[in-house]
Amino acid sequence: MAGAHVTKVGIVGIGFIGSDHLHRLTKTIANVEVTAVCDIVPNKAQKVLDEQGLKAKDYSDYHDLINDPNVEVVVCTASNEAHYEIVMAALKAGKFTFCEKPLALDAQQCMDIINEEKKLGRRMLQVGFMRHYAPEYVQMKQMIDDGVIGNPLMVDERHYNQTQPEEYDTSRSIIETAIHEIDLDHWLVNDDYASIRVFAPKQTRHAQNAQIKDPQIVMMETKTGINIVIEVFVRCQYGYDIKCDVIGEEGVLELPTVPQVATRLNAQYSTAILTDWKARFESAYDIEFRDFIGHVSQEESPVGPSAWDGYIAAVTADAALKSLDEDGEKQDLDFPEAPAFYAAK
Ligand SMILES: NC(=O)c1ccc[n+]([C@@H]2O[C@H](COP(=O)([O-])OP(=O)(O)OC[C@H]3O[C@@H](n4cnc5c(N)ncnc54)[C@H](O)[C@@H]3O)[C@@H](O)[C@H]2O)c1
Ligand SMILES: O[C@H]1[C@H](O)[C@@H](O)[C@H](O)[C@@H](O)[C@H]1O
Repeated sequence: MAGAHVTKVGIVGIGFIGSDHLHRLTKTIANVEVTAVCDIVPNKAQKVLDEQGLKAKDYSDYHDLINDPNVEVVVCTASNEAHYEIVMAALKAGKFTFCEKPLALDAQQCMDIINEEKKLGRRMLQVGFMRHYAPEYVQMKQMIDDGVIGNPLMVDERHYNQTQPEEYDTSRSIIETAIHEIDLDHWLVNDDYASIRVFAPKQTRHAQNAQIKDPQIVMMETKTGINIVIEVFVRCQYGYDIKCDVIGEEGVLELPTVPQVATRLNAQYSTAILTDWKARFESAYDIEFRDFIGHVSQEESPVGPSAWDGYIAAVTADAALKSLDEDGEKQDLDFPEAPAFYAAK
């Protein structure tokens, strides 16, 4: 009997998550070979390959990686602003593509990607909105769908990062951070957004300069009137803290945190708070890649978050940034029906 097909993957962008996915794809997910990597910073990818004890072709130009016949699937983990060109090139080459969130910088770029994918006649792309695979969110969604708390009325969320680098500007709190909740919440409560407003309260003294707006409050209302509030605070100092409460007519659902051993010591009772997304969503990333590779290795379209999901999130994020610019002015939202191309799973 012939062995299982080994899927040959090329990864573009070997920074924090590129290194993490490299490790995942070579050590955790079965039947994958990472045949090529690429980073624009010279020697960066090779250093990571050496650290992880791996061998792969190391390209300095992503076009060469995409055109390598030994690469069947392209994983884009480059910086946000490079997603558009890399994904467009991968689709033009007709390759299955996984792109980390956000799909692109704005709705227009996402629409261009959609038009490119449509030329291939079927879905070839998945976006890295991994929270759809996190067992705790999946369970919440199921409980909402089963009517356990009655109709959802409000969603109360926190998206806190311990810190972010100097170059992380105000817009990234929306397009890179809150984009997770923006993508997730309409799926969770089964309702489209009707409006969004974003404003910035008092600035943290940990912001690197006076222009940075941190924290930010994102408020969304859905078509049926569900109110969603997301506190985005990316320099909170104390840890990586994700909260999601869904308040319904009959009760409340609370997203659990990752269990940590509690310590009773020196008249203190304490548990650790995680400090980054790697550990917090580790199982979600694993399940996400098992699903993605499982489909594309069989030459099947991926079924996880699509370019259309990336587009809906980008339309909402564009309006969020406009609101922030206009001191929290409410922006109405209206979305077209998903094309049949994306509706079919
Ligand atoms: N799903 C998640 O939870 C999650 C978590 C972390 C990061 N991300 C996303 O992943 C992406 C990368 O984030 P990161 O934290 O690893 O950032 P990073 O800055 O550590 O890594 C990005 C890497 O891409 C490289 N790069 C940039 N342009 C390139 C190009 N044209 N060709 C090749 N390499 C290029 C950079 O040199 C860098 O090494 C971002 O889009 C981010 O939003 C998603
Ligand atoms: O704010 C960060 C989020 O909490 C993570 O989940 C990643 O998406 C990362 O890219 C963002 O910078």
